[in-house]
Amino acid sequence: MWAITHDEKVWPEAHEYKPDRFLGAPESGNFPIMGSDLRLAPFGAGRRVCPGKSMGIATVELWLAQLLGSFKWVPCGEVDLSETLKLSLEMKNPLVC
Ligand code: HEM
Repeated sequence: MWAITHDEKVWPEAHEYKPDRFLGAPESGNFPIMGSDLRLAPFGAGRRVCPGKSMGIATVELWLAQLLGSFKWVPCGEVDLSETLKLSLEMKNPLVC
């Protein structure tokens, strides 16, 4: 999945942070995210697909609202989107709190 999401043939300027690229595919109007389109499969795909995907989709706004409501968010220098592979793919230089 990492290789697909960083493939310039799949995603032009793959290393740039461009969330608007996920708003819609020209041919379909949007991207299915449940695992049928491997260009964007945030829950994985196949036999090991995330069993919590429906719960995730139903509750992700709540997680975000809780974080925004519970903490004061201020800029702290430039956000570094470098990645490092540990048990999962994590930010190399995490956000600080
Ligand atoms: C937005 C929320 C979530 C995202 C983006 C996410 C993403 C993922 C991904 C990418 C995998 C690996 C799939 C693969 O190996 O192909 C995974 C696996 C898994 N997820 Fe999630 N997940 C989310 C929420 C949840 C929730 C809410 C639960 C449980 C309540 C959950 C339980 C699991 C479990 C148990 C696995 C391991 C499945 C296996 O290896 O057979 N996830 N998830």
